[in-house]
Amino acid sequence: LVSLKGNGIPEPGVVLKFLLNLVFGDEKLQKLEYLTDFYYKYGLFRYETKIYIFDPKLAHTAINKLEKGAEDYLKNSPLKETFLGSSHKSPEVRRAIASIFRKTSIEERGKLIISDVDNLSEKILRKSEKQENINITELSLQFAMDVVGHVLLDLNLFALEGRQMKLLDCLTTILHRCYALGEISDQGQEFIQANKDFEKLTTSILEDALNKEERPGEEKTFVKKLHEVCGFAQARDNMKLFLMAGSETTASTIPVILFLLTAYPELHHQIQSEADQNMEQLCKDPTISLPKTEALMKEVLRTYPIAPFISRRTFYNVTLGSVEIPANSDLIVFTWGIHRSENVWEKAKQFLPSRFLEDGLSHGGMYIPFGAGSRICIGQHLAWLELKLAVAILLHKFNFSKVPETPDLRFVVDWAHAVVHPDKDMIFKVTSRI
Ligand code: HEM
Repeated sequence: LVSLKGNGIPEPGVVLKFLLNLVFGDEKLQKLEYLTDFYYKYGLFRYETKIYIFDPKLAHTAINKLEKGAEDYLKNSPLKETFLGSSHKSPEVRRAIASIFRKTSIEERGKLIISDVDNLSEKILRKSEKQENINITELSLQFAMDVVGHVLLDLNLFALEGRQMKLLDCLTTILHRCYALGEISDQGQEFIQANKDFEKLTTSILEDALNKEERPGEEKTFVKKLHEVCGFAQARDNMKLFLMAGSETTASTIPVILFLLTAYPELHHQIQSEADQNMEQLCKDPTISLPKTEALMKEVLRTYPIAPFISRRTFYNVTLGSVEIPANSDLIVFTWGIHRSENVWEKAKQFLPSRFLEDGLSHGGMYIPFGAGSRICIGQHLAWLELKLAVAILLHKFNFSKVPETPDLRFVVDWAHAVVHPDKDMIFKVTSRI
């Protein structure tokens, strides 16, 4: 079952591979989750061409010491020129962008996010009044893109005459149909066209943003600062990154949260009560804490981390702990397996948001939904605020419930961009409460 080839990294032998195929079929994420527990005492294993790491010390060393180096898997992606996967130009650009992010007070922008949630609520209300079931996946993607538009790009994407829907079409073709579902190839005509359209759209959006005059006393917009730091081409490429990384992730998390709330009615009720009690205060100060809602969000990102792994690459031979890793190895810090391992979490396979309300929760630094170290997610505070406001306001305004059209919760993986999506759009019945 275990073969320890060469440098002592275990990998499944023929019998185990056969059994894995028998039990899990094509579900690679589930196979890898199983192997994480199976090989836990070794701290890592090799599967196909990659090395999966989950020992806390090894994982943190890999995250902090090694480069990202995703150029290979991103070579046809619109993100190939961004700092996301790059090991070479990344440090300066990332530092410059992170510094603009820090100066942009996300908390102050909470009011903008609230107006985007109100907009989303309006759309839900209009459909529910017509007795239509609601496709939360579609609406969440529009909402998440509005937030990136307002909060990061300082643009009202609704005012951009039809460009929001075109952008969404491009994202759906590139990220869902090609990378996650594999319906189309990244060399095919549809993908190439969507890439060209995305390039044109982001170019024109950037031009508009740069031409927009500030009112006297108004601070320079984020995009203008980005343009000053890295010039037009890089500003556009990194805008693509924010549009993709900033909307896909939160947009996939919202339907998962709502699905779990419909599966746990008592939890739905508790989150709703917290939202009702705090709504007035939350609208005045979007940064107030909502402990139960935040514990729910933490548990969702533990059990279903939307970024299921963090990739790194070795450009020379390295020693991690006592293990020699050869040059040019792809390492995967396997968040999905770590977050769902009984070796790290008590009752790991159970969905228990209350664990995050208890004192002394122990996970040995292995709660890493946003990564860690110098390449930690640049948008984590924005994402957190956005999810908190969306969940609280939606639950205050609506009741969500399953209908026969609601699919089961199953995920497909975009291995290139390291994100998971529910495989089908989430459909719910929604009734208004106010
Ligand atoms: C639930 C929401 C989100 C999750 C779970 C998430 C998670 C992650 C993770 C795990 C990484 C990789 C860290 C690493 O390699 O060590 C990452 C990187 C990144 N994220 Fe997020 N993210 C989310 C939302 C956002 C948002 C809203 C933005 C907004 C712009 C964003 C922008 C980025 C960028 C630019 C990077 C690349 C950082 C780098 O390579 O240095 N993310 N994110």
